[in-house]
Amino acid sequence: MKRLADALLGLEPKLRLRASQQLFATLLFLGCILILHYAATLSGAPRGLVWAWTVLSIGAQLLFYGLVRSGWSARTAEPSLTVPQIVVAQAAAAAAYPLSGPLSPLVLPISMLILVFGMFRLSGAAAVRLAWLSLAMLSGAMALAVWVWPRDVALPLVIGHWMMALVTFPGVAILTGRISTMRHRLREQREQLNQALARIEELATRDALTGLYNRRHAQSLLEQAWQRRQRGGSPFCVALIDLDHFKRVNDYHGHAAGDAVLCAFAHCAEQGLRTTDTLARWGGEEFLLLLDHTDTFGALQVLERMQAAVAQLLVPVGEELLRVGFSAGLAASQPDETLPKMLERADQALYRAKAEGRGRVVRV
Ligand SMILES: Nc1nc2c(ncn2[C@@H]2O[C@H](COP(=O)(O)OP(=O)(O)OP(=O)(O)O)[C@@H](O)[C@H]2O)c(=O)[nH]1
Repeated sequence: MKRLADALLGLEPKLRLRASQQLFATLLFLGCILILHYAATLSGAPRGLVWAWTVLSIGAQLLFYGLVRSGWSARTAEPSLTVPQIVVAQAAAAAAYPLSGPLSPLVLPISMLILVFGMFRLSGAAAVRLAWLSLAMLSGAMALAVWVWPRDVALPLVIGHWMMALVTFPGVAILTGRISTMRHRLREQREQLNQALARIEELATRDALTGLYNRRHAQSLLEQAWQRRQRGGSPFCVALIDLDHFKRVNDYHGHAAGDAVLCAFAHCAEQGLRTTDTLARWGGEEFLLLLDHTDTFGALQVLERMQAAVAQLLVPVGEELLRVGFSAGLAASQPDETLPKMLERADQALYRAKAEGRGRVVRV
């Protein structure tokens, strides 16, 4: 069963959805073709004509299914091919009218059903155009029926059918317009919601001053790295980084200057990192560097590069250019060690880096 479904619908999710909708429409319309074929056969219409209509109608349905299922329609502006399908189906329904004799009223609900398919995709204007086109085709078919078989076709009945189509086809088009406006509004609301969610996620994970990840998000990234390591994943390293003599910046130049230094440091330090490395603001003038899939040797290289880059950094504060330096404590993950224990080691290493004169990296 699954193999049959895969063969009929394909595997790619978008194509699968489109192909399943198309298959439903195709099966439904094949049913309608059978009904109209039955009506035309009963009416005594020329057999050759009835069979030509039936084969052409089924062929058109299978062709549309093939165009959608093969993925060809995805290259067009409207991959569901709604408009051409409605036009072709309405032409087939209209052609069935003169063939169906006394059962010709069956064409009316089928034509309506075809227009209803446009409700899911079309704009109001397109639906109105299609409704008028459908009405024009059906009117032509009715006129043909009256002209070719004047004795078999009751004109008052045909006029009744025509009035029915005149009222209901534009009615469906107007409803389609309303649904299209609702769809549009829903899409807008979904976009606004997605933007709001992205903003909330940003606020929840980012530090407002530096734009780096905040402590909460860094904690969850650390947890993930630690879990991976516990499951036998590759080692990772954590470095706690603290700006040296940062208090002086605040004391001599003011808090705003301190903020500018924090931002400049964050930007500069983040520059040389790989996408798998994470620099987060751990709190105050302390930062956490998480180096996934990295051993101590690799981590020391990253921190050396960072030291060199930050040594070149000059932060303009008023007339002055301030230099920035940092100390770091580095800890590599160890099997069977808890995360708090690992962070405690990094913190002790940072304490030693400060005690040993700052501007250095100490690893434990
Ligand atoms: N401007 C600014 N200052 C901050 C922020 N967060 C913490 N600080 C300041 O950072 C300073 C931290 O100083 P300390 O940890 O005492 O030490 P330090 O001067 O950096 O000296 P060492 O770390 O020992 O090299 C304090 O003055 C805090 O007020 C912030 O967001 N903005």
